[in-house]
Amino acid sequence: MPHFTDQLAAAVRRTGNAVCVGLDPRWEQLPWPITTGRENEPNGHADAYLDFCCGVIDVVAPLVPVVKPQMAFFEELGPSGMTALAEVIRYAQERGLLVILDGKRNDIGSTAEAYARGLLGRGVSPWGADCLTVSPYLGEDSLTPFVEVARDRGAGLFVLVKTSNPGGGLLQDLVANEQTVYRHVASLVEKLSAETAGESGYGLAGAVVGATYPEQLAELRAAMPHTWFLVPGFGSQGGAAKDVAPAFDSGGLGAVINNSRGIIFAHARKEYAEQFGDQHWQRAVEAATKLMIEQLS
Ligand SMILES: O=c1ccn([C@@H]2O[C@H](COP(=O)(O)O)[C@@H](O)[C@H]2O)c(=O)[nH]1
Repeated sequence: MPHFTDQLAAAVRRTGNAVCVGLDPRWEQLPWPITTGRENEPNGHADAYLDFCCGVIDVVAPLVPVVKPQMAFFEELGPSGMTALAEVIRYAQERGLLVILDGKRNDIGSTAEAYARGLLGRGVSPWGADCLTVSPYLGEDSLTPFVEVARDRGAGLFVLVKTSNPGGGLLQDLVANEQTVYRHVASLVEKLSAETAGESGYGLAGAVVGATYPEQLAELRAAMPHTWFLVPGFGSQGGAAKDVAPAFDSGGLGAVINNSRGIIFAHARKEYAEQFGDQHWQRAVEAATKLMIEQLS
């Protein structure tokens, strides 16, 4: 069974672009056709998140290879949110999209196993994501269960290496044994990737590297030849096409670039608000997605 990264490489080739659409629903930013009448309903917010995300998926499924639901926004709603999340994952997969679940999980190995079994793997677990984001800071033995479950289930991982937020450097840029902490994490992830490299040349353990750090993107691309990158921070966090160019290999593969707010809430962006507005929010999603595809090409 091809692992996630081989499937992702094939999906990027098929769609001709490396855009990952982030599904980060926020009640206050949803267009009014989605929220109206649901404000005081018992499961109104979860129903709105489900309809909204499925509406985004309908638009982007023919255009991009992958989506990334952000677990936090669904978890915030409690059980109704978690049910909505499971349905969003299933809906995206039914429409041919790969799904990276952004949950940033990890724990000691024996607990990590439960996260891995529960969250990864199409048709096996109740969640069945194709890929999961994980934290490296409990060490290699905490990553091993994810690698094993991912290998068994044809799934993948993205390990936090150099995050996009301004404060990430406080710990990640510290120097130990003459190397930054993020380079130590990068070496560990690259080892796991090299050991699991598939047809695409990339392994099942990928790395999260922020678009907001282009120099480190270039440094890590050179240091991690078997590691696919998930690059958040494009758009709302300031990352632009020129910043993410170093994330790709010479064949134009090796990275997907995430954009959440800039695409899903495009109806509120000044360039689209007048033309589309809340009423035609899906057309704004389509325009923003196509613009990002063009910018990356
Ligand atoms: O380093 C990281 C890791 C994860 N994220 C997540 O990506 C999206 C970014 O959303 P935008 O609206 O495109 O800014 C969001 O879910 C973050 O939690 C990240 O930004 N940086």
